[in-house]
Amino acid sequence: MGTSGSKSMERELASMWELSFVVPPDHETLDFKFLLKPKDAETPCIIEEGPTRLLTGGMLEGDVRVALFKLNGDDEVLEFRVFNKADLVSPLELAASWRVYKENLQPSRVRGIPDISINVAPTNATEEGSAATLELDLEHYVVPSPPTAPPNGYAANLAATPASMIQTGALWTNDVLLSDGIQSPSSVSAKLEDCSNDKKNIEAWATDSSKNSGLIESKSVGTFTPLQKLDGQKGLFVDRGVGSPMLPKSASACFLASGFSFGSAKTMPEAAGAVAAAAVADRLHGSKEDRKLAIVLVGLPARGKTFTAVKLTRYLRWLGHETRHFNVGKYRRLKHGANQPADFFRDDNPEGIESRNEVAALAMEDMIDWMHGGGQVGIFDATNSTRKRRYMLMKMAEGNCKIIFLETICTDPNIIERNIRLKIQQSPDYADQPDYEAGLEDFKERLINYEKVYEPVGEGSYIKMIDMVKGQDGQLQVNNISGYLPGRIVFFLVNSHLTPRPILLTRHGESLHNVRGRIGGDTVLSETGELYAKKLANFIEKRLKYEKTATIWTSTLQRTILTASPIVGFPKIQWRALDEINSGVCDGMTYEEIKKNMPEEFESRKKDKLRYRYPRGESYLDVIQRLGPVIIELERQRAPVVVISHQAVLRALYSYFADRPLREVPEIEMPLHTIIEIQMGVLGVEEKRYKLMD
Ligand SMILES: Nc1ncnc2c1ncn2[C@@H]1O[C@H](COP(=O)(O)OP(=O)(O)O)[C@@H](O)[C@H]1O
Ligand SMILES: O=P(O)(O)OC[C@H]1O[C@@](CO)(OP(=O)(O)O)[C@@H](O)[C@@H]1O
Repeated sequence: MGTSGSKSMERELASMWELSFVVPPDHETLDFKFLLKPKDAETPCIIEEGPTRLLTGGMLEGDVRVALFKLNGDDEVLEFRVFNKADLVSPLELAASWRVYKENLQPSRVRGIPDISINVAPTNATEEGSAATLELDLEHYVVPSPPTAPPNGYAANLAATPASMIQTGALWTNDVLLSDGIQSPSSVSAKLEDCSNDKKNIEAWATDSSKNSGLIESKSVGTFTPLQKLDGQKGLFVDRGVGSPMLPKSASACFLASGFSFGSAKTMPEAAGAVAAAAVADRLHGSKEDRKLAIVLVGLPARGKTFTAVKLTRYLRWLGHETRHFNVGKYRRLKHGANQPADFFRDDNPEGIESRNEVAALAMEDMIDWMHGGGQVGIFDATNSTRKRRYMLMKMAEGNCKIIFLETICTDPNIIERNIRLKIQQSPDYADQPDYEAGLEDFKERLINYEKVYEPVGEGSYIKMIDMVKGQDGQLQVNNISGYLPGRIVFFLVNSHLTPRPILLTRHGESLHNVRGRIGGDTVLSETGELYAKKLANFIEKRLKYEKTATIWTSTLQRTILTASPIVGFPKIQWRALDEINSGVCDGMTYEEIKKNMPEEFESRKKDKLRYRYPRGESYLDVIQRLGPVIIELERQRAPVVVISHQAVLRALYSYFADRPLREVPEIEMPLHTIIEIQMGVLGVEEKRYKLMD
């Protein structure tokens, strides 16, 4: 971002000055120099000698050199030592620090520029100010996001927790478990230290502005089948039999592609449509192996394996497949510690080879055990970079599951360099390494060790993603792939990319049925709803002001179309798939009327809102199935999209981005007059909420 602005440093102690600010982890490079501001405003500032400093990923590029100032016509030189470090801040600390910042903002002027005015490049500035002031303007609508594990947590550590290690009570010091920090915006602060003897020492370093940086214990997040959760609540299930194949007597042996196990033949209808139909076909015709699928990642470090593993896990879970991510790096860290030097990864290091194969086998055993316990798709995340390793995994999979190798290949040195830098910042392998450059050096050496023995995939069933980051110019190679689920996985990967862009989700403005507590229908907006439509248009005009293009998606119901009508400047698309859940014969009723007139239906929905299907209507699972193409299209889009839809539909869409378990979907809070901004970027998914009115 071309910035022109200044931030004044505050005197922390007699000998120290601090400059502290928050940046998103993937912020664009900031260029700056230190200035000395003399006491009397008339004397011009003194700019430090040397090249402009560059801040990337919260870290100063190159050697962090001292700051030199020439005073009194070069007769005197003032030296300041400079330290800089980026640390994580949790979203909650961030919100708190934002409030403090706003309360304490003291606009002052350095070189005639108001402080804290980091302007975007002048070409973007508008008469009423810069994007930065625009940002401030929208910020006062910001409300805290729900405290779920931030979707962009350090990916590998959201993976399954090693079952075997927990059973043996292996050492799980909190710092190891918790050291897998949650990736969130970094707080950067720098201070200046005066190195000359006769001057006060002014040290420059960073504060860890958030000792408890919102670390959330990493835990395996499996989606248990609702039945497993409902065991204790065997309820009145109104079995309509629609979309759920008649089951053999021993229902427990049957796992539908939707990943749900049946406790008994008389059960609720499962996911309708393609998923159920395919599941029946697979069950009737496929081998047991085919019902269980292992996606085995292959690739050199920093090629996006974990990133892809997390994204694919999220998508398959959302489709209702019992899916879990197994990250071998996490197993290695827990078994051998998080500070293995590059030598550990040398191919001529027998102990290293032994240890790495041991944890890989351990993870594979856990995954197979998990499959025997009901899991359906295991995402096995490691480099798996030699045929020998992949052969070991194939032998272990025999009779248990089918393996599809998923290789990520990247030939763009700039992207690889960026990935490596992100890695050093994020990975627990370098969490205790204070010297960024040393970490960078070590990781590059590790990379060389892997490159020496890397054997690209050529065996079995495989998918190769080659330079797929931008969603264009890359290619996807497929070999020996068949079946419903592998086909959907290929389709998902082909439509995914990493180009950062926001997705804004919001319900329609309050409708007349909302006022009366009636569900469904196709009513117009209330006056309050119309006011929201105007506010939404104003918000979008500001929020998307600097976007080249964007699209507005609504359902075909008038409450969303009317909400979108004040928005100008962007094409609008009506999706039938975005229509609210079909409440069938209950359409237009209030919940009280349903409870009074159709108590069985009311009770049945209360017992299992996810799979309950209204008579001649839909279940949440049905809604999720019909939103599949919407998710694919949202993944494919590279420009911002504003989705104006309904409570149940938005719960389903939001649960995909927030990786919420299916069972939680029907209860996700989805208030009126609130915008949820999902930022899909290189670090995964981040969320921000704006409440435009009560
Ligand atoms: N297909 C891809 N090609 C190149 N880089 C990618 C790809 N997918 C994701 N990335 C980027 O690589 C970075 C590091 O990826 P990561 O998943 O940690 O690598 P790995 O697991 O292969 O070591 C991610 O932050 C992401 O921005
Ligand atoms: O699944 P529940 O919690 O009933 O929520 C879905 C209901 O929400 C409503 C409002 O009550 O959606 P909408 O956003 O369209 O107003 C109903 O139309 C819909 O039936």
